[in-house]
Amino acid sequence: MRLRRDLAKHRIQSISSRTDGQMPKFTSKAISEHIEVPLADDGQLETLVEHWDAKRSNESAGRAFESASYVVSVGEARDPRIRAAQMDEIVSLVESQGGHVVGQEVLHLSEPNPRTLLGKGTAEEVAARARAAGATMLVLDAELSPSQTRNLEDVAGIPICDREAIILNVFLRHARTRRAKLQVELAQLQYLRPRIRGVGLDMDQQTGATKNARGPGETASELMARKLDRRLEELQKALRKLTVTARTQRLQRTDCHRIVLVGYTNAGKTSLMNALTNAGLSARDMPFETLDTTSRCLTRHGGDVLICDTVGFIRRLPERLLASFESTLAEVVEASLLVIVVDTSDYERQLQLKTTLEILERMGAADIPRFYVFNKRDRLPFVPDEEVLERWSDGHPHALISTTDPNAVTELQEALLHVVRSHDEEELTTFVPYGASEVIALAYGRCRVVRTEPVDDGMTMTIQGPIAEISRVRRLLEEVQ
Ligand SMILES: Nc1nc2c(ncn2[C@@H]2O[C@H](COP(=O)(O)OP(=O)(O)OP(=O)(O)O)[C@@H](O)[C@H]2O)c(=O)[nH]1
Ligand SMILES: [Mg+2]
Repeated sequence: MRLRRDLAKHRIQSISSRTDGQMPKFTSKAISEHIEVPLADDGQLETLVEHWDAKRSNESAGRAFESASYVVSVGEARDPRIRAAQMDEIVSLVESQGGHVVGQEVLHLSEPNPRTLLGKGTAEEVAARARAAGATMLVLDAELSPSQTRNLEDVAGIPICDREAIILNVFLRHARTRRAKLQVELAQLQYLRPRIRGVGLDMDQQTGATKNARGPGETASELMARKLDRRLEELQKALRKLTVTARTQRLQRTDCHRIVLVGYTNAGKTSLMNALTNAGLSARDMPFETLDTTSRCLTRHGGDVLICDTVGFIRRLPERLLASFESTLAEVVEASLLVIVVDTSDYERQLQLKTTLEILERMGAADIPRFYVFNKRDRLPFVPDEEVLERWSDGHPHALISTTDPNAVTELQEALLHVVRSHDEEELTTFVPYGASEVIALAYGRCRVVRTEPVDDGMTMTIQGPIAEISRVRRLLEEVQ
């Protein structure tokens, strides 16, 4: 029973752990409140649950989630380089949430065990290796159901953390804006909700009537479920409000073209945003550095083109994160042009691109015009030729750049402006008689005249502009001719 209770406690800590040795400071806001959710027989539940409603500042978010982690990549990939890249990815995720990796291994499963994923024998062996390496936590790069986690912990005797919990922890650490914090907390509570029973069988002891809010006969886990549900409702309400505000702000700028940077996490989206607009945003070599969107004008002195940086994607992105980030990702669906940023130097470039395209498809953004930016050219041992780039970008416009190369960035900026404008612009080459002053005024006033050539009684003009304005030019010309 002691072990079960320790495991249960650790499982919650594995979602959001702190090891500062002090009693946790509970807040009304973050999931970190659930860090040390006590077991019923600790007799502290009411006291601690009361803190959930207290309005306190969120001090624990962003703290180190230190734990000595033994990382197990449960892979199907045969290629050792892909296996290595996938291992690097999960290790980097664990480190990004403050974990300290003390050992790692790749495990091949001939058949996943429905109860424990790994099977009893394998689980015991892996746990023994983890303990020998000094681990206090076993991280599995796999999705585990709540019951699989519970069963596996019982068999292995060591706290288990799955891929989703790790990604959620990274998101929690990096959430800075109010919207990002709400979205992450929503996803975390949804992850935690079906795992409440796992907090400990002890929790399901009926407690009888006590001095506080708990109803007669309500078990500790029922009470916690009720508290979580209330908090979930609060979060959803707050997010709905923010979504409406964000939508209103976007609607106020409907006359702008929107370029949205998307791509795998760590591809260089924010670095590109900074290089194009001097935005001064934080770009670091770690997954999910950016969690909220930031927009800037791509043209100087205001102008008609906005560019927007977004949260990165990842292989097997938890569905609930995608769902809870709906409000942030609304920018993507409403883009006039998606700039897909790819870390060309990454061995998993193709898989990362495939993941990005699949997520865009899931979001309903597959038909938006796109531009591929093959980034980190400086890291490539060879420069791919145009034919290769054409193939990689499936015939869409593209550029191979380094965000650190100012000339390449300037050229890219011009190309992006041209492409985004050309999607709802048209070019017309036509004869304009000298007397058609209205047409000439419209061409110079509302469009761009790119070429003129004098001919008898008038000139041949090449005009570029919004489709609606070019149609007006055509109509006026028909009237004067
Ligand atoms: N060598 C090299 N490094 C680059 C280049 N562009 C970006 N980086 C580095 O790549 C890392 C990730 O860059 P970010 O701009 O934060 O990537 P991101 O796509 O915004 O990542 P997330 O916000 O986590 O999704 C940082 O360490 C950058 O300095 C480049 O052209 N060359
Ligand atoms: Mg970023």
